[in-house]
Amino acid sequence: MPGSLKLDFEQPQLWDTLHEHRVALSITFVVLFILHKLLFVFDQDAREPTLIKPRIPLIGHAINIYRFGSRHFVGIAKKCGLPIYQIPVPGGRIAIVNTPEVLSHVDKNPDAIAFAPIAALVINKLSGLSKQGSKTVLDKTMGPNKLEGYMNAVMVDIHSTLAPGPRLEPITTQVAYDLNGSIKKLHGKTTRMNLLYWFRHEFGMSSTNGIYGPENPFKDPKVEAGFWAFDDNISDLLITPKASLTCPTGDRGRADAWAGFAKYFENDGHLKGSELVKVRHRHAAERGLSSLDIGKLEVTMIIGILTNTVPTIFWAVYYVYRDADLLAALRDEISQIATPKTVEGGSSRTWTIKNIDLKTKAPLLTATINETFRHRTCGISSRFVTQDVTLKNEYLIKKGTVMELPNNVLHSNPNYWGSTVGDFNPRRFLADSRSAEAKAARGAFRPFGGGASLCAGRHQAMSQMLGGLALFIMSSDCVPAENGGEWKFPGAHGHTIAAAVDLPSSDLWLDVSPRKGYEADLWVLDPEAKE
Ligand code: HEM
Repeated sequence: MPGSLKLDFEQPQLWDTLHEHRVALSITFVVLFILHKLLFVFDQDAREPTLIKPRIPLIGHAINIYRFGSRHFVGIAKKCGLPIYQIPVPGGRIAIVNTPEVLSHVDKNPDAIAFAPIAALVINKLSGLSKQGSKTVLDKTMGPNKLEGYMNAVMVDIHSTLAPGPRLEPITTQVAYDLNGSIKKLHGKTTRMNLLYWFRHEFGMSSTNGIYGPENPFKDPKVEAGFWAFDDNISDLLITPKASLTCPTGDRGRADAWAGFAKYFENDGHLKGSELVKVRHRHAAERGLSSLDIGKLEVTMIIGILTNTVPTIFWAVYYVYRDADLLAALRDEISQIATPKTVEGGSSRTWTIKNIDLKTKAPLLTATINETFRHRTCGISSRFVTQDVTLKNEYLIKKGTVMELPNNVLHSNPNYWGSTVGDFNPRRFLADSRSAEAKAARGAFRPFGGGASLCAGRHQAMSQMLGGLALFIMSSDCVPAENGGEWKFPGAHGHTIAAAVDLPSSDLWLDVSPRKGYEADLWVLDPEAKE
């Protein structure tokens, strides 16, 4: 029969096919098993925080972190309401902490839950260092000898040079004098400006003049523009395998900034700069780093110096000017500490505001900056878990876990801020510290992070923001040049995973004119008065 013949003929083929199928099937099983292990099943100790799996296995969270920055963690925290949870990402897992109670335990464990190892990875990736530079930055970031490593050693000195006192004062003084110059540029005319862009330049120049001194590389517009191109592209630069191909603007920008800073160190410009730049140079030079590597590290440090103060002052101006009552109350408060002096000829006055009074006698101004932080903090503090640790005797966190502390979760939780959590109301920060309101909010306000890694630059940042905001609102009226003069929310996004404060989605286009009734007057800061 043709049929059986066919069968006879096909039997070995079928066997071969089955055999091949068996091999293919076995391989498929093994691959599926591995994929299943990798994508859907995670070894999870019962004592570990809940693991929240992504909708798109394995890479889902990573995609959303790239898209939404730390807001991704906030969204999950709001949905799940857990004090701490974990998410799987390629290569490991991230634990996210959401309550002051758990955070206080994180803060108490700076060795087991450390900042330096993760900061070193980010700095290394962004700075494009030589082999020796990379080795230096990544060396001894944790463990018993960690203070010998560059990261921890330099951080100790960064904190001490930026603490209130004679080493910080030359920086804050220079910043204040530069801000006087910035405000003077607006005198006697209406200036149409992009608010963020304007503060980028004015704050950028004042901070870098204060820190780098008379040879400040930012005085070269190519270096300044290069830095901001770098800052705008941090997220892409962090993940790209080849920056020149996938992120040419950021890559070229940082190269321009690196060149300026390399020349600065080559020419010993830092010797005329602040104590901060001198100690940073010393730690790197002692370990044999070249001027180019030291310059590269400095450009990355400027992210910390500028990337948060500039958007904070932007948002503070926005929140103040859109609320006429708040603007009037702040002007009233500051006028109490401003001393007028009639300029020769009697046609105008110079009003002097002492920086020290802004700090101690202008509570509503400080509260306005704080409320701006509360609304616009996007930032996180990151940590790396260097050994197994149990938080609150309850949550086991395994060695190798990355930990994120998204401050916005706390800042937007009605449990701590009450039903008015969504309102912009600086006066909430003026409540009596013994009140129920103040007690509830205690520990839930962390714009500068917390624990051993609390922001080292907070004193400089606050001094600059108080001074800049006070001068701006005392000297200037401003209205949006678009939207019929209405203050429309410009949209906000946590621009990079490294940023602590949201960037606006679009800049505000404003007409800034001399303040009505004070058209001829000048407002200046006096940073040197001691009382
Ligand atoms: C609005 C302004 C600023 C904000 C909101 C801000 C916020 C932060 C946050 C959230 C951290 C992480 C803290 C943690 O991990 O717990 C941090 C760390 C740090 N910031 Fe700032 N920062 C600001 C300005 C500055 C300035 C002006 C400088 C330098 C002059 C600076 C230098 C640093 C340094 C060196 C660290 C690392 C501290 C350490 O690890 O010990 N920051 N900042």
